Amino acid sequence: MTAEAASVPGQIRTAGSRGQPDARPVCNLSMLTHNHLSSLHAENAPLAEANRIARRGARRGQWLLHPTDFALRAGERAVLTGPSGSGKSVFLRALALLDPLDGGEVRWHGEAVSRSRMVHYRRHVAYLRQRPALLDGSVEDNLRYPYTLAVYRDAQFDAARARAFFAAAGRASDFLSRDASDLSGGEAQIVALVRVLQLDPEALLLDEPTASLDPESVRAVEALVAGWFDQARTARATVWVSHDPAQAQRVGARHLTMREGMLEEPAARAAYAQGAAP
Ligand SMILES: Nc1ncnc2c1ncn2[C@@H]1O[C@H](COP(=O)(O)OP(=O)(O)OP(=O)(O)O)[C@@H](O)[C@H]1O
Repeated sequence: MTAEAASVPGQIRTAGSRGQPDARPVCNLSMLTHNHLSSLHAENAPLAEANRIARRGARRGQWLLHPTDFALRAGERAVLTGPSGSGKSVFLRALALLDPLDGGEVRWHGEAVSRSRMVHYRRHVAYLRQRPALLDGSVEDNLRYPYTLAVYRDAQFDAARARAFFAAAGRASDFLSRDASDLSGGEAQIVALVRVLQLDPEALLLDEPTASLDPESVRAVEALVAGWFDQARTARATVWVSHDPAQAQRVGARHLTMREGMLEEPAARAAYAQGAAP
């Protein structure tokens, strides 16, 4: 994690944490020129940042996600836990700008993501859903599909690289030609993950990617994500939703919890309580 001590506690502020001090870095703006500001902004800006993002149920208007601040910095591996139905998926999908927000905004490297840049943003901050949706056809067809979309027109499918991903996940060299409809749940999840990884996102938002997988597939998925992260640790980040405490320890260095649509970071609160944060 590259976050400065000053920025960590202030990274989350939800309706549930009102009244806590906001420890966002403070500087005397009058001392800085515009150019200074621009370069500081670019260097220090989180990879992805949510400012008061909120979601409400369409019919009853109840809070699904209370107004939430969150910053994900390059190099971070965050893990999100919380009871079923507490809003973990709602939060990740909101952060990925997959569902319309009922408030707030998302910034990418310090810039607000406009409607016209949303598809571009989703390319770099990718959400992997719990239940993979594969297309009819072969594994290779599924991997080729994203390259048919306009947003990936500058990229090309690389079969050798795809084989290397599958080899790292313990799959045989003919795996690309397997029919997607014949795959097990674990294999389908591996395909869905490789389909995302080959596109070189900066951040992966992983929504229980190993739920109901056998231990071997769990290890394969974890190894694939770890390998992708290690290739560019200072430029990549993950948020991983898990119900498994042992997995949470393995895949995340920063621990977040969700409770009734309110995101909290217990370690940051403890740091406040102990006076460790500035
Ligand atoms: N589009 C929507 N409209 C209305 N309610 C929704 C919508 N999406 C999710 N919800 C509700 O929001 C709550 C949180 O759902 P969410 O899927 O985020 O939970 P979760 O914490 O990810 O649960 P799990 O651990 O079981 O996956 C649930 O009560 C769900 O029914």
